[in-house]
Amino acid sequence: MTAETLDGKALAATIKAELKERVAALAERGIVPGLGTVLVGDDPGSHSYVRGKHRDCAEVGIASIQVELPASTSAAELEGRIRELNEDPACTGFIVQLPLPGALDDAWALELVDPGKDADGLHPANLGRLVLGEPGPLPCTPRGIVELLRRNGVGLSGAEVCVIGRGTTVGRPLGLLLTRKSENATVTLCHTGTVDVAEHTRRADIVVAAAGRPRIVTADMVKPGAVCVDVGITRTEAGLVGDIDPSVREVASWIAPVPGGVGPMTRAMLLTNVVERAEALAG
Ligand SMILES: Nc1nc(=O)c2c([nH]1)NC[C@@H]1CN(c3ccc(C(=O)N[C@@H](CCC(=O)O)C(=O)O)cc3)C=[N+]21
Ligand SMILES: [Mg+2]
Repeated sequence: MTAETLDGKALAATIKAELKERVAALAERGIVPGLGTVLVGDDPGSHSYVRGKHRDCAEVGIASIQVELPASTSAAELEGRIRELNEDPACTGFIVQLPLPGALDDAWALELVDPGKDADGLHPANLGRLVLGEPGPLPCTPRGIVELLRRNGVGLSGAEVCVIGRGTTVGRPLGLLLTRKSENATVTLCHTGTVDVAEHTRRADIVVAAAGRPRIVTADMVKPGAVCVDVGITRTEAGLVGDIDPSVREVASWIAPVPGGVGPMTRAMLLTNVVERAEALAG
C-alpha cells in the first residue's frame, strides 16, 4: 500500500476562499477583521511563520498589525505592547508568537491577551472553555488537524487515536478536542514518560506525531491502513524533516506530510479564528 496524501495546502486554499467571502460580508457591514502578531527576537523560523500569516491575511482581506520587538525586550515593555493590542479596535484578534526568547515566559504572556481577542485559543480561559465544552476560540493546530481529517472523510467517532507529544499548543489540546462528544475519539497521549510508544501506536487507527523529533514514527510502529498525521517540523540543512519516517508511506492509508499537511491548516485556522472573533464582536 502507498498512502494517499492528506493535502493541507489544497484544503487551506479552499478554506481561505470561503473566508474571503465571510470577510467581504463583514466589509459590507463596515467591519474589517485585523490580525495582530507580536514577534520578539530574531529566530528565522518564527519570522518566516509570521510572514506567512500576514501573506495569508492579505489574500483573505484581513488587515495586518505587526509588532516586532528585539530579543532584549523587557517583560514590562512586552506587557505594554500586548495591552495596546487588547485596546486597539482595529485588532480583532492577535497572537504572541511562541516560544518567546530568553527569560520571557510563554504562559505569562498568553495570560495577558484579552481572551476575546485570543486568535490562538491558548489563553487559560479559552483552554478552560475547551475542557468544559463551552464555545470559544480553539487552538489552531489541533483544530486544523480535525478539519483536515474530517474534510477528507476520515472518521473520528469511535476511532483509536494515538497522539505523541503533550505540548501546550498541539498534543494536550488535541487530546481535549478529540474526546469531545462531537469528535468522540478514544485518545492515548504518549510522551517522554511513556514506556513503550510503539505498543500504543500499533493499536491506533490514527497516529498524530507532534513530538518535534525527526522520524520517530517508523513503519513497524504503524498498523496497516492507519492514518498518520505529521506535525513535527525540524529544520535541517537538507530541508524540513517531520516526525514520521518516509517508510510509513508503505503501511499507512493516508499521510498528512511535512511540508504541505498540518502547517498550512494551522495558518488557515488562525484566519478562521480571527474572522470568527470579528463576527462575534459584530454581534
Ligand atoms: N503563538 C503561536 N501560534 C502558533 O500557531 C505557532 C507559534 N506560536 N509558534 C510556532 C508554531 C509553529 N507553527 C507553524 C505554522 C505554520 C507552519 C507552516 O506553514 N508550515 C509549512 C512549511 C513552512 C516552511 O517552509 O517553513 C508546511 O508545513 O507546509 C508551520 C508551523 C505555528 N506555531
Ligand atoms: Mg522563554
